[in-house]
Amino acid sequence: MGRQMNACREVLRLNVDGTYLGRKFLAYRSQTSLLIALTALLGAGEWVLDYMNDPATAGNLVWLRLAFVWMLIPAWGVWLTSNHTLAALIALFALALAQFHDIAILKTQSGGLTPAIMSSIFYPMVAVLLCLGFSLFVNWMALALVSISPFLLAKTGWLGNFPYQLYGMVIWPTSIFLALICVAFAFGDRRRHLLEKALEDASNTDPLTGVANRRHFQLLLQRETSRFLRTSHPCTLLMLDIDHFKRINDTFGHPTGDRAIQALANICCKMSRDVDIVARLGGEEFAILMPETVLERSAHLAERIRLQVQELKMRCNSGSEFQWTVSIGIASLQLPAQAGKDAAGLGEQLMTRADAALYDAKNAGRNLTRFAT
Ligand SMILES: Nc1nc2c(ncn2[C@@H]2O[C@H](COP(=O)(O)OP(=O)(O)OP(=O)(O)O)[C@@H](O)[C@H]2O)c(=O)[nH]1
Repeated sequence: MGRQMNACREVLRLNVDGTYLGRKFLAYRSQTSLLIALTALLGAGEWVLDYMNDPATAGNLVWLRLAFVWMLIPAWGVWLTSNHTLAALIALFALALAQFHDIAILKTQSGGLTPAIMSSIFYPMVAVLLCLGFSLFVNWMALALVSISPFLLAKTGWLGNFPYQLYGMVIWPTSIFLALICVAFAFGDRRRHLLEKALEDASNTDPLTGVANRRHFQLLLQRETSRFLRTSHPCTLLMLDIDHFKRINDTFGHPTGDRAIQALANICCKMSRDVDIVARLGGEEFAILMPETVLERSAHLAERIRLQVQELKMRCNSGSEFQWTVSIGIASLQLPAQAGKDAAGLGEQLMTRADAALYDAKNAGRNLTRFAT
């Protein structure tokens, strides 16, 4: 019961989360757009039904039916936009006008009951299909629109002798059924979202330490260098490497080496800020990317990490303690010196400079911090 409640809460939370809805919309954008286009063709094609129902009036309805083709414009709009809120508004607007149009046809047609019932089934269906890429709330709004609007229009007397009871008998159960289908879709989408997220986390994370892996780090680095090119805000990179790590492995065994790698990852995460990006670049080498941080501030962090490692006694499998140290290289983004580079080139250059500073620290005796020139 508790798990179901959590799932319900998660579905509601996701359905107001802009990032999730944006991704969901992009995943379904082509289907949503094609379904709106299909509605245009079905709306125009309904003329055949008009003819079968009432051949005498059908001739007058050709142009009304053909007017459904205007819905190709919102279909095209949804296809073009990447903004899910705008797309939801376009789809709702298209639906409202299509519904209004269909009701105008009902009014014109003499034997209005059959098309009325057909329309009451057709539009809620369309609403659900249209809103595949939208939130649960948009789906419900679309359903409410197609369910309530004929009754509201009938109240004005514009629809003449409207068959309230029969129309209601069809539309209310259909709408409730479709509202529940929307909920089933929302749960299905949440499941897909959780699986995708688990997959994404696994491909971005280093399994031994839980910090970002090299591939993910390079993407984040490029994002930061792009930001730097736009804003010129400072950004600093620390590269850390455990000294004589091969010796630790060879003397105390690989499991102890793994624990040292994990300990360094923990220290880096604990000491850095939430916005800093900690990553394991491979083996015993780590990076900390510090957005909005000048060289002096990152030098403080580097020193605190270096001292913390030096003071932390590691224990090998046999129980004896040993000391270990890290060397650190620091480089920061500098606009005049690096002007003309693109984001990827700037990131690569920053890593090369930090790496060179790290090897300066190694060559100068290890357990040191060095700055890039
Ligand atoms: N335990 C463990 N060892 C690893 C892992 N990945 C790489 N290594 C080992 O890390 C060692 C890296 O050694 P080197 O690159 O020679 O560097 P070092 O001994 O630290 O020497 P300096 O960097 O010059 O101080 C190699 O022996 C690798 O086998 C890992 O995930 N776990």
